[in-house]
Amino acid sequence: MLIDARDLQVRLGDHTLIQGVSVRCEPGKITAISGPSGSGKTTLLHALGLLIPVSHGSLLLDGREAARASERERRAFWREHTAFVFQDYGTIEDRSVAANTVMALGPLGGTQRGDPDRLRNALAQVGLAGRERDPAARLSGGEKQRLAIARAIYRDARVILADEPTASLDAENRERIITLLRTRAAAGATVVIATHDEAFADTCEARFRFDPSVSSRG
Ligand SMILES: Nc1ncnc2c1ncn2[C@@H]1O[C@H](COP(=O)(O)OP(=O)(O)OP(=O)(O)O)[C@@H](O)[C@H]1O
Repeated sequence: MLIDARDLQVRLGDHTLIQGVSVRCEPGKITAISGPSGSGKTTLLHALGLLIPVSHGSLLLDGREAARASERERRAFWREHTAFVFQDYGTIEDRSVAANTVMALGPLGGTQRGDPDRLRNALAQVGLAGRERDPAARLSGGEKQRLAIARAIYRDARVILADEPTASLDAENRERIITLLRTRAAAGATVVIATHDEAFADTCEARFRFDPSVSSRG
């Protein structure tokens, strides 16, 4: 899915969180959003994922205007196309790895009946084969990130939005996550990451950088 944002502005009360942002996120590519702390990376990622309302500008999803999408349209977008790899849309600690993988998490909530073959395949791809029954609480930070990606693979998401997917990971897990995101992009997904990881961002096919001189605007 092509996500084409033009002149986006997000306001919250009297605060302008981001403004004048234009970014094109193409299928088959990883688009990296970078910039200093507080510059608006997470806000932009949330706006692209229809998680927060856009106050000005255009947000075209495969050419269809979504900037003022209804609740129903937003839910359909999440359900049919999108996987979030966000720290706070992470795992449900007391549920199993299997349950966490097949769950429609994030803004949708609720559960979904699992397909055992797809589940095995998704977990194998992220290196969590055989961990189906473990409670998510027993996973390390890196394993939880991989579990979030397993969910995207399970759902064959066309859009993957990842917030700081390599933060606080050791070198080996960082490489694994990057490889997994690349593999999803190579399979045709539109992958967008918000990141402080300049080395990773430098290798992405497309970049949006928030200006270092601009942080929050009153
Ligand atoms: N709910 C909110 N109410 C008011 N201001 C907010 C809210 N959420 C974020 N902001 C402000 O919006 C600006 C952008 O925040 P955002 O989290 O998008 O930045 P970021 O680039 O992701 O930062 P970091 O790298 O530290 O995660 C910040 O100045 C932040 O203080």
